[in-house]
Amino acid sequence: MTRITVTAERTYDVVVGRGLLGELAPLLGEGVQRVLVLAPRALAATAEAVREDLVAGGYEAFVGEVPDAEESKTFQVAAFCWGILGQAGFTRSDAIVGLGGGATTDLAGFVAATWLRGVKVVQVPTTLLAMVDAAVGGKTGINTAEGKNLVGAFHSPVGVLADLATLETLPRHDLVAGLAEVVKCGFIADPEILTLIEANPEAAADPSSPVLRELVERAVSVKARVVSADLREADLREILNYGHTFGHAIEHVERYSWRHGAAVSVGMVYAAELARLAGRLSEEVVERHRSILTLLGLPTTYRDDVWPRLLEAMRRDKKTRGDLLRFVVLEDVGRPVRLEGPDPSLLLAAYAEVGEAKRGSAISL
Ligand SMILES: NC(=O)c1ccc[n+]([C@@H]2O[C@H](COP(=O)([O-])OP(=O)(O)OC[C@H]3O[C@@H](n4cnc5c(N)ncnc54)[C@H](O)[C@@H]3O)[C@@H](O)[C@H]2O)c1
Ligand SMILES: O=C(O)C(=O)C[C@@H](O)[C@H](O)[C@H](O)COP(=O)(O)O
Ligand SMILES: [Zn+2]
Repeated sequence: MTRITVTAERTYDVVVGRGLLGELAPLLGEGVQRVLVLAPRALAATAEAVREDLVAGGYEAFVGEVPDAEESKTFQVAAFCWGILGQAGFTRSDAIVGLGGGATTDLAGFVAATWLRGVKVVQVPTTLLAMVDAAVGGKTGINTAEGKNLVGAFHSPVGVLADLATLETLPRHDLVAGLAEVVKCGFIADPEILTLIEANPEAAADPSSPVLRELVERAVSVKARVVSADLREADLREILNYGHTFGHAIEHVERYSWRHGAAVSVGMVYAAELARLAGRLSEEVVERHRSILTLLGLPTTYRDDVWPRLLEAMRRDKKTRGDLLRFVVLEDVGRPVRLEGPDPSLLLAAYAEVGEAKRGSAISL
């Protein structure tokens, strides 16, 4: 097993390996009596096995079944979880486990951040996307009718257990969606990620391959470095949002019928085109975005008829300051910078560059 350390408001390890679920108890640390495992129905059997392990270890353990995917990131579901915690008498020395994909770990982190103003959370990601991104770094949150992740808190986990064996049951489309965040780490900070994928795209999407394991470790290392330097996103952490201004707008407009990773994939091509149109990035690097994402089966185009709605959603991005839209763009691979207040004509021109009219229909994930 590999341990990657994050130093934020606390220091914790992201443990990467196989067959790790039995390692959960040591991550909880001292003083925990009650544990609530939050998981979607798809992971009910795993959640029950984790609960039984915890009971055998002397904990009072409960499972809270939460809705699948983005349906769980709501105020109502958070309130349902607070209800379980209240009825079972969870105190400040008790803990929550988030077992599932990024939606579940975002919710579990948010519930942990808000219950009694903050209790321990251990994240047990079971999708590629959650392993390399959502479960690490302490961004927690839920959506509102107006947009994605608009309510949340920074609340670091006390540990993250990334058991690669759990990926064996993950549908291929979800695995591929997770690769979008891996590619993001390649473009913003670790070009070796891009080289590894380009050399062997099949292995990159194979949960049992050493290539995927190396990609997970490299992407987690990028995130750990960035979050350790800037937990609260005062500056550097914004680079982890590469592709998300446009990506989150797609998710909102499509009412979360698009996977997050698929939306981020198109969002990165949008950001690359925007940088090129602003004279900051070469055509060659833009085309490298298209080729590597297409190689993995990720979408790079989007419908042409929703610009006003996308623009409205992008205005609610957390990087916006007042009326100033701000984007993370690249000057080259591994050289992220900010593009502040780009001319509206550039924003629209970049939209045309990812449009289906010019580039053909989106791969649907
Ligand atoms: N907090 C952060 O820093 C951060 C970073 C990236 C993404 N996110 C958030 O993460 C979410 C996306 O996460 P995701 O892509 O993991 O999606 P997800 O949580 O919706 O999971 C995808 C699907 O896989 C199922 N699933 C999970 N593990 C499984 C397994 N091992 N076997 C079979 N099915 C399994 C889930 O039930 C769901 O249907 C979004 O809400 C996004 O905003 C947060
Ligand atoms: O960890 C971060 O910081 C990120 O931006 C990682 C993103 O991949 C992730 O989707 C995050 O939830 C987006 O955050 P938001 O602040 O734009 O809601
Ligand atoms: Zn993301």
